[in-house]
Amino acid sequence: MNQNEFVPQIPYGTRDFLPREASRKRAIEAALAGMFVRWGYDEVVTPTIEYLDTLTLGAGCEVQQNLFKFFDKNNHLLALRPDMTTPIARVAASRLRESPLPLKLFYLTNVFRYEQAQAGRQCEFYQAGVELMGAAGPTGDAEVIALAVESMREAGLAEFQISLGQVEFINGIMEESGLALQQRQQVKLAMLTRDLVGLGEILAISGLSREVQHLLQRIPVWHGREDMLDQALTMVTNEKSRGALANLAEIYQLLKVYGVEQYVTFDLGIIRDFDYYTGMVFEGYTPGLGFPLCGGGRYDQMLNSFGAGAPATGFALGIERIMLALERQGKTDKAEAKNFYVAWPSGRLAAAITKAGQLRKSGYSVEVACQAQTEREAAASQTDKGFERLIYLTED
Ligand SMILES: N[C@@H](Cc1c[nH]c[nH+]1)C(=O)O
Repeated sequence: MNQNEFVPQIPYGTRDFLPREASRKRAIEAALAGMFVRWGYDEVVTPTIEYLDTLTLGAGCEVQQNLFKFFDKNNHLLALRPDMTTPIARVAASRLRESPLPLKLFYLTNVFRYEQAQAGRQCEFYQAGVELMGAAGPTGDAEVIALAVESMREAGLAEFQISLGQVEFINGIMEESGLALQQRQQVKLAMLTRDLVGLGEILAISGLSREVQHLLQRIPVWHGREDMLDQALTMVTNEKSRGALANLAEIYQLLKVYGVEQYVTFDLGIIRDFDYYTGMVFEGYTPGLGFPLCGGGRYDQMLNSFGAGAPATGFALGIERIMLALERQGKTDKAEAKNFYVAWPSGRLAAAITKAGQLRKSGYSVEVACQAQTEREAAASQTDKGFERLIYLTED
């Protein structure tokens, strides 16, 4: 190819998927889509752009800070979707309003968040996920968590862990403590970023009793197995927090039935970066990657804001993060195999095209050489291009 001084740039936070990566991405997405269908979920595709009002109606005003926003020709404010939960809630509350509940929907698509770009997460990134709408309580939550576990397995990951929390646990403690709204938000932010020092400082000037300060300070370190829930129960007296713990215990019983409980530990300090969550929340981690590969939870108020009250729960998986985790674990074999390279000497193009046609009909991937080659050249091309086998059509 021509060497040229000029290298065109792409915008901050975007990336290209070159053929090998694109093929690995496609293979993972195909495996996940197949699995969602096997679990009874139907695919939906929604527009990349939405009215800003729609996105903030569903997810709250805080979401605005990380949106790519712009105007259309009629001066309507538009934004790129930062996730699929709100667009799907919009669809469920409008075009699918008459459909029988529960609705089980899945998606594989790109979303956009104006945040610091990092390995495995650019500003534009890809998600696979499900939304289960119209199923209240632990049944739907357990299904979604079990599906998250199966998704990680389906993508090829062996070692991973799901951390399960409940936003009402923290809400209960904060309400009981009488913290002002602004302070509550500061506390939540410190917990979200796991900033324990900052959390300590906020609490120190909060005017709360030492006992309550201690309780709040300890929330981020409350993680463990089932017995941790019993311990937590001895620490809180308010109904909301106790209800949250009971809810987690019920979900866990169902996860045992799904046979996935070995992947699940509890983490009462989980705060997700969308604040539409109203119940259980979870995140999936794998060793060596400091950020979650998947996450989700229950959001029972969102459909209400679109005028169609129904409980809902769901999760999404970051495709690039899965790809990165697989790479770090040395598992990059999910790319599609390239089967045959068909090459030809001068005068044999027609025979090569015919041969390739037959092979493709049998399901093989085949490339036909674009020009006549010697057998040696053909062998070199086969290697360079990464084909498993070479077919060289000899002269008649
Ligand atoms: N939309 C959330 C995941 C989710 C789906 N449903 C509920 N939560 C995210 O992008 O993190």
